[in-house]
Amino acid sequence: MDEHPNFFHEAAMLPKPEDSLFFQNLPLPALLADAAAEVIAVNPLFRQRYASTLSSRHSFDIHPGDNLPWLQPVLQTVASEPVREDSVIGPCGRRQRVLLSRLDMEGRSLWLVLFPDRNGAGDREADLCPAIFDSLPDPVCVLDVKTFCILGANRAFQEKFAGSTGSDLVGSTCHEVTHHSPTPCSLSEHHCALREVLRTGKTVRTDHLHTSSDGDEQVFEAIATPLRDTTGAISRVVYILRDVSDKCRSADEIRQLSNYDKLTGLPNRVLFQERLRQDIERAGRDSFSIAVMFLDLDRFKGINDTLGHNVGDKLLKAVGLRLADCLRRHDLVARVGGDEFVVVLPRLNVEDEAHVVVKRTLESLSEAFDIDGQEVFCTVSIGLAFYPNDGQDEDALLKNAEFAMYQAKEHGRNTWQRFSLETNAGAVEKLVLETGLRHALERGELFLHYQPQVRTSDGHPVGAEALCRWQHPYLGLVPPIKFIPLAEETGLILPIGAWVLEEACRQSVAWQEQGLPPVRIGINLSGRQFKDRHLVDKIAEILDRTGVDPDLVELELTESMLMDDARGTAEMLHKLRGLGVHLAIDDFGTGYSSLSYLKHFPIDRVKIDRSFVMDLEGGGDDAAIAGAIIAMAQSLNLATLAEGVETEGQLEFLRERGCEEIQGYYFGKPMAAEDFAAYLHREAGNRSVTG
Ligand SMILES: Nc1nc2c(ncn2[C@@H]2O[C@H](COP(=O)(O)O[C@H]3[C@@H](O)[C@H](n4cnc5c(=O)[nH]c(N)nc54)O[C@@H]3COP(=O)(O)O)[C@@H](O)[C@H]2O)c(=O)[nH]1
Repeated sequence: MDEHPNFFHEAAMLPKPEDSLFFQNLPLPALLADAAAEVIAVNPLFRQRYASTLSSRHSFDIHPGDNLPWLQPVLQTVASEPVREDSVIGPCGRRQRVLLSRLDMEGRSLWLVLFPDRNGAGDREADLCPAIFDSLPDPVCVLDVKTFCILGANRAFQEKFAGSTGSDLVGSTCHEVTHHSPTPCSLSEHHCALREVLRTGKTVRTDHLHTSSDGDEQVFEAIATPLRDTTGAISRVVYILRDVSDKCRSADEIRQLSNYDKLTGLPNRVLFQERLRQDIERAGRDSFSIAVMFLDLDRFKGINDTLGHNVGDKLLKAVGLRLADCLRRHDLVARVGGDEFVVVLPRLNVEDEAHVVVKRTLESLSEAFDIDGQEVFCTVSIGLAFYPNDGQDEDALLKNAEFAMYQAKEHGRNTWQRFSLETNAGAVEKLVLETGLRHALERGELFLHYQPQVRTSDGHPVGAEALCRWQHPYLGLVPPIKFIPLAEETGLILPIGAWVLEEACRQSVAWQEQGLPPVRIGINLSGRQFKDRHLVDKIAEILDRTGVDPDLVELELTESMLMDDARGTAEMLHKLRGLGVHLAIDDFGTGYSSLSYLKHFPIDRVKIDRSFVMDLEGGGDDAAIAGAIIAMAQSLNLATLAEGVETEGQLEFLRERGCEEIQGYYFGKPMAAEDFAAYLHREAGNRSVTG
């Protein structure tokens, strides 16, 4: 308490202390109160300190006349002593040290209460500050804004920037310490948080590179906060750093993964499209043309199959490197698919410049590759399309360059073609479809539509046929009549068919979870799927995985699939039936149309082919055939469904003959799953209204 005896001594001498210069100029926050803890006066320092730091938290504001409940008990305990030190839960809501002096004057007792300052008077909480400062895991320092000198630094700051030298950084400039630079950095060099604080007067947050004591450049998140002097001017800046190098590294990695091909390290399709878009913008302004080369390695699958995937991967990397060697600085090479690369040649004055690159590329790639000591030969087919003549945007250019590549393949491979519409369209289209179909599943381009199957007697929906659709990125919606036979021919029907089965079963469960009435789901099986000896196991797994009720699943097979090997077929059908699913014969009437064989197979339903339904109203042969199929099916205890019903007349005919169910545009075209759900919902509502 020796620190302030003179204040009390002088105060005791004063006739009216609150008005005195002494009280107003006290270097500590102070207030005068009477014995009842009513405030007589507060000095400017008290106002400044507590009003500014606390107003936001407690709306704390002490005025003459206020009563201070927190002061009362202390005043009572020190009533007997003229000067005393105590602690109170004070104005800021925290326990803090106070010095009290009773001033007896002209018959009244006043109390002078001093709140010792953090620096001068050794406030006990303030004593904790250096310890707290030092315990912070992030480097923190306080900087002088005029000299850029470090006025104080915590342990983490010392360790990061002084390291094993152990030298005290206080007194050094921040540019010497954190940039190893003799001069302060300028805003044009990089974003200096300190200068930004001075410019804006506000707290600044930025990412910044600093050099640590061992010379490593590290990325920090820097927060610089201004400290103001009593005049309100910024005198110091608290500079807090957080090392975010690891975070930045992972952000870099994410960028790398999303924009670059993992195997070759080349830009991927995403980055290629982005770059081409930018090049197109620039070319439009500067009247340059751009060439897009689409490259597909010839017979790469053969290399993979014979020499192994390891060699295949190394070859792809080597091709990427060789391609890069053939290009100029501004050109771009990207890997956009398994063995597909694209090259962008921007800033062309004439198309011939691209022809030179194409020829150089063909020559370079036709030389042997040395893969682990063995010579591997690999040629390439190149398609070439130009902006702006062959396409105005990146999608059109890529599509047309790819199309030209197929033209090159048609011309015998190891060659190139410039995009042209005059071509052997059929062969090229088949190549385009086949290649696209290989990626359709993994790229999520396939989806299902559902066509209602309804009860003939009352139009009530009892089922849905799942029909596969393919949204090709360039060709648009490809009809199943085009891609299902191709899938069958290439064997791709196995993964595609398995996906259709799983997706349809999953959708059936989803509809029921939405509270919709259960309906049967018809799923087409192709000939190749039917011959797959793992088919029964695969379907069992799908039923199990999706949790669909097998009683709601109907597999649709065609007559031709059943005729090959009667015994094997019967065995397979019984196994499938054993899973609890139903079986229907699709397109009935177009094949052998032998109902007798159906006796030997566990078939549930016959679907009468659309071709017979079309002409029902004409009363010709088709009507007779359809009528005969229905009659024979009934005699064999098989249910019937007629496909392709489009008119009321067709419906009437079939209803009269006793055909139980129909499917056709008359009741609904194939539709998206959500639309089918809405249809089911509507129909269920109608039924509850009509009873
Ligand atoms: N193995 C698989 N085959 C499949 C799959 N998905 C479809 N397909 C087969 O492709 C063929 C063509 O199918 P799609 O173009 O979907 O045509 C279906 C209906 O839209 C059409 N239809 C139905 N009602 C009418 C009508 O009133 N008028 C009219 N003009 N067309 C109509 O018929 C097709 C359904 O035929 P079906 O399967 O024989 O019941 C077709 O053979 C599909 O089977 C698949 O996932 N796997």
